[in-house]
Amino acid sequence: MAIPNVRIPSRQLYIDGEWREPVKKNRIPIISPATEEIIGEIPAATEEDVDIAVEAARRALARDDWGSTTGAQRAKYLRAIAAKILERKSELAKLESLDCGKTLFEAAWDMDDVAASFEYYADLAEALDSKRKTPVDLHLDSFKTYVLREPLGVVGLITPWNYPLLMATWKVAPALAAGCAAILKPSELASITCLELGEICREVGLPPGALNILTGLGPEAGAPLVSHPHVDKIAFTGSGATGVKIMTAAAQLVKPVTLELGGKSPIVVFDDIDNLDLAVEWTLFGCFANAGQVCSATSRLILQESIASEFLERLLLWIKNIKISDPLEEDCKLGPIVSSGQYEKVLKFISKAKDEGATILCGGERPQHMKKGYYVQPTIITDVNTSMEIWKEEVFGPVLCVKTFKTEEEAIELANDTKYGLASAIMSKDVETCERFTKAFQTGIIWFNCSQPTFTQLPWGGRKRSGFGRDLGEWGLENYLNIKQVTQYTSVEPWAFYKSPSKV
Ligand SMILES: NC(=O)C1=CN([C@@H]2O[C@H](COP(=O)(O)OP(=O)(O)OC[C@H]3O[C@@H](n4cnc5c(N)ncnc54)[C@H](O)[C@@H]3O)[C@@H](O)[C@H]2O)C=CC1
Ligand SMILES: C[N+](C)(C)CCCC(=O)O
Ligand code: NA
Repeated sequence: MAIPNVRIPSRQLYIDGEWREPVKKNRIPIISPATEEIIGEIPAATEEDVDIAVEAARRALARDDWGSTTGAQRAKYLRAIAAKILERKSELAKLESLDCGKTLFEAAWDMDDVAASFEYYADLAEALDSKRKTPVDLHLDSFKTYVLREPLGVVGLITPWNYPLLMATWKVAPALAAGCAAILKPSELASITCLELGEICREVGLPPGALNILTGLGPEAGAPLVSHPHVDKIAFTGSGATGVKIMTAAAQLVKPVTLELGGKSPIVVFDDIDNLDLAVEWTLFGCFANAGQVCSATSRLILQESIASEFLERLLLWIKNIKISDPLEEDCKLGPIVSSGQYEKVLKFISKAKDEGATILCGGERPQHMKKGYYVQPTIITDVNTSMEIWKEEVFGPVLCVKTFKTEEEAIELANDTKYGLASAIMSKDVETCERFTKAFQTGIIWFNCSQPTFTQLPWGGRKRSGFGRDLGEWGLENYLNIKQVTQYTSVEPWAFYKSPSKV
């Protein structure tokens, strides 16, 4: 892909179909994770802007041009958005890479996934028209019933920085497909492409207020959305700590939430695998793709003892081929961490692991050839025990920790030895072993002989402290629908529960 020369657009908040300066006129600098320089700025919304956006969303629902649309009409908007994303793919990919530090290659993948998600939910929006009203046959003469699926209302979508436009799309696309009016609050650490989504919505003529985009800080722009009485639901992807705050604030209004909160996912490797390199590559990809900043990263390698030393040797050989460079460089496979704060956090996890007695098998530091930017070498940590922080806590960086096992029971116990429950992976040639693990793993996502491949049609989400609810697939659409039952009494006679005065 040729790297286009892009300028970072200077945008305002996207409210009611137009660009609006934040009431308090605040802005937040954009800091390049690759160079540590300020490369632009984004508007910072506050409570006042949230109020204006919620009103705009409510008006959109009340207006025929959005509130009375059929799924087929909404599908047209979604397809137009998908087409614009593809048209601007190389530019958007570069903006994403500049903003969050992911490799240009991965950013381009994300843009394909973004367009595919909009197209997928366009199909589901169309299909919704025939499911909008579903009769339920009670086999009774005096009652006729049906169930309606309606848009839930005004929804707040709060999203993270690791897949900025993709994570926003996983919520925006189904919310619009369902006919909701949405307010998107992207992460302050990476908002550029989400603001461009605003420009795309304007260009395709999405009715004003159907999607509003408020960039800004979590406590200033996210929290007022959660506690706003006219926001009917919050869908969130991000950290556990923020998830707890959101659920607590939403509870005061009995507001539904879905939470996708990351994890500490295991990858179990058995000694019966035919091709060691295949397992090695998925292990690397599962933990070092997107510099390990993936909620489903398989960051705990659980390795059968009989192949442990051979496997680790292969890992070390493969790791040498991971090109660490500016994420825009060709063949870059590991870019910087998103921000200085996250960078410091990752390095602290590594030094704490050392202090607790673990061995840094490789990496553990800033790569010598990168003088600027928040780069961390791909890091493998061994001699880990289950009470160490590195075993228990999500690092969100390119850090893999390793433990070995002898028996299957031991492997299952280690895999589930976590408060999280998002994903797990198993590598074995034995289908029955994999089926036993599929049953035993306490997670919402299971990868068999791979790690991370994600398809729009399948439910995405976890259990335990990884949260609840599912993005993607038909489950993603259900998040934004209100289910209403209608029961009609069809007899012409009174019900006869009371004694009728007209009868003697
Ligand atoms: N599950 C996942 O995909 C992600 C997990 N994380 C985890 O979170 C850690 C910290 O990253 P952060 O950027 O601080 O995550 P965060 O959870 O604070 O940020 C996610 C979103 O929540 C918003 N937010 C923050 N405080 C809020 C509040 N009180 N009310 C409403 N919205 C609020 C943020 O502005 C952002 O849009 C990472 O090291 C990683 O472990 C981070 C990003 C994604
Ligand atoms: C599966 N993948 C890597 C495309 C996206 C993971 C989403 C996340 O980190 O929340
Ligand atoms: Na950024």
